[in-house]
Amino acid sequence: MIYLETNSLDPTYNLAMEEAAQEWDQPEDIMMLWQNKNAIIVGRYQNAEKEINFKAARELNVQVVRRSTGGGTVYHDLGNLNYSFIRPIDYQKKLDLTTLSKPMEEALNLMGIPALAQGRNDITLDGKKISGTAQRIHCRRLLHHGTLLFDANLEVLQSVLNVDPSKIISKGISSVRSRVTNIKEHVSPEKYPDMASFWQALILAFSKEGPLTRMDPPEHLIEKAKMLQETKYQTWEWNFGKAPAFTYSNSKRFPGGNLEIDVNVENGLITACRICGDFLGLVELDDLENALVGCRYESAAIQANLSRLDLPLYIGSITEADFISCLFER
Ligand SMILES: Nc1ncnc2c1ncn2[C@@H]1O[C@H](COP(=O)(O)OC(=O)CCCC[C@@H]2CCSS2)[C@@H](O)[C@H]1O
Repeated sequence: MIYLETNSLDPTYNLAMEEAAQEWDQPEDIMMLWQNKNAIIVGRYQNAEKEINFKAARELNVQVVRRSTGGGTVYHDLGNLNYSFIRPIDYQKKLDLTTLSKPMEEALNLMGIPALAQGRNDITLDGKKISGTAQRIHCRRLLHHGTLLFDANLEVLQSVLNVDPSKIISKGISSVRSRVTNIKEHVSPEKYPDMASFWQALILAFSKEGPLTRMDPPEHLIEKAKMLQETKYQTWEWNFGKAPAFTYSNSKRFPGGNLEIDVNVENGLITACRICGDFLGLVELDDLENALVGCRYESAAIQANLSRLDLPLYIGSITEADFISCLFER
């Protein structure tokens, strides 16, 4: 098995490198271990608006990136280690998805960590989740990847993923919230004092299951990864535009009156919008609604569109900031 490291902490590059490796036409299995600096990784078929507390994510400087596999939303930081296994698939043989987490379970057990592969995509320790996994078949290869919570900031994890979904009606896949724990809390500090020692021990455990050929990603893989990073994982169109359609509804009471907003969002863009309320209106609400249609559902884009309207006090006794807060309040 080939063992690769990405030499990067950038989630957009790492996900691109993983995809490039899956498209790499060579017969051997590939294993990758990699880390992202603070990031939220949403599933291919998910709606980020429903999963993420954007206010907390912004304040904590956590980047949001969509991945190509299905499943739920997870949080990554330097206390979390990601693994990827890529192997050619034999279409004649039945693929048993329930066994995919077994090699990781066994490697952790070899390391003295009594982890348990549970259900279809979790690995647990002491009844709590330490790893979430997902898979994708692409270019006749199976990618099975997962997280390992070694020493992640679980407070940040909770705060960025915690959102009240009641204002959003959406199709798409919802995350399955679990109780999580860090591996470090369950092993003696002498054994794995830090992430580096845990990482090295994991490589060693896998090399006991079969020979690992460690190599740096070849130049053509790096080139492909850079291309995919630029054209896919760094783009708004992929990260937000790929979201399933949703409707957002909110009503809020301000000193200047009540405001009620409903917006439909498709491919990340506002396709319809209804605004009403009992505030003192100095602008045609139709104009306001029309100005929002076609706009990206994100506060900076909406702000830019509103300022183009060029109307002082355009919604009367409710300020622009009130209006925007109502549109994005969770
Ligand atoms: N880093 C991490 N590891 C394990 N579990 C997590 C993590 N972050 C959040 N969670 C918990 O899992 C649920 C979501 O579980 P759910 O089962 O819905 O989704 C997943 O597990 C997806 C795993 C994707 C793995 C990829 C591998 C490389 S790039 S990301 C969330 O609400 C939290 O309770």
